[in-house]
Amino acid sequence: MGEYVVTGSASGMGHAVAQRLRADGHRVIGVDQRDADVVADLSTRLGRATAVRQILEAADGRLDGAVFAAGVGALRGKERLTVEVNVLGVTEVLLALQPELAAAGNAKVVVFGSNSTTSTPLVPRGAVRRLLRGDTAGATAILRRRGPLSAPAAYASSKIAVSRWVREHAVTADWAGSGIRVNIIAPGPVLTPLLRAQLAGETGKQVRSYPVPVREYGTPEQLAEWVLTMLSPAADFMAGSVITVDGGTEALLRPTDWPAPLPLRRVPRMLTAMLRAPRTGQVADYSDV
Ligand SMILES: NC(=O)c1ccc[n+]([C@@H]2O[C@H](COP(=O)([O-])OP(=O)(O)OC[C@H]3O[C@@H](n4cnc5c(N)ncnc54)[C@H](O)[C@@H]3O)[C@@H](O)[C@H]2O)c1
Repeated sequence: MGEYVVTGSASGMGHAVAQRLRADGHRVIGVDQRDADVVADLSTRLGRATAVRQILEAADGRLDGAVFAAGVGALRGKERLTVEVNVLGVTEVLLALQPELAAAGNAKVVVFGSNSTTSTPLVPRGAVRRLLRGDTAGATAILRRRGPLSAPAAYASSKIAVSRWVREHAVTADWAGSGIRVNIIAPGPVLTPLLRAQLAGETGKQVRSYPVPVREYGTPEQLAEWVLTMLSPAADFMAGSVITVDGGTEALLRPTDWPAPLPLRRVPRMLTAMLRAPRTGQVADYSDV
């Protein structure tokens, strides 16, 4: 049986994932700010360092997987908290666990993104760029200029940044090349305490008007089922993928699946990747076929 880290294990989708893993006989190191094996505040550098130290003590040198479900929604006036938890609460902790994940040989990692990455208009690119550099203070200053839209912009920026970070890292030698598969799940509205709080709060009306073509919200258990698949050998051939499970919102808002022409500025990057692939070992090995 395997050993898994699950952040956000005290509530919602993280809780559902931890329960499913435990029911299947796996050992789970739950991480949360309350009711968890590792109690730590992922919104501060000290809290993240504490979480890493305690996870490593509990893991004993090897981890079969990790699920990053801890997160906060769009909270007015709490833009800095949102980006710290949703971005650094993933990237700093995941980087620190890389050796233990590599030691397993075929570890799987699932990061919770969101379909807000494709459905939120007017996300400031400067904020996302700063988040990718770990500059949460700089990003927050830009986000606050959005006035009443600061909170949704902070949430979407955090999820865009973390998804982009995952996609960039997932395909490198340290991750894909070390047998670790890192992928993203992007839920739409799922009935968890996070969504219930938003429905009950001042954003309630706005959240209720969000279009969901299947006309119902998701459940934590449905999402946990997808995460379990992304932790299974079915994910051996996945790296940096985004799995959207959102009741159809993304398809409704962005029905553009025509093959987009490769933007000219990406061509040099593509050619460089192809030329470097043999040297970096990024080619499929068919020697035993
Ligand atoms: N529910 C939705 O509609 C929805 C939609 C898209 C994406 N998401 C994402 O899915 C993930 C799970 O969300 P959920 O709806 O299950 O939320 P939830 O509020 O039910 O659970 C989130 C958990 O994260 C923990 N957490 C928050 N801040 C923390 C901190 N500073 N340190 C440690 N733990 C902290 C909370 O204590 C909580 O247990 C989040 O990343 C969220 O952004 C949720």
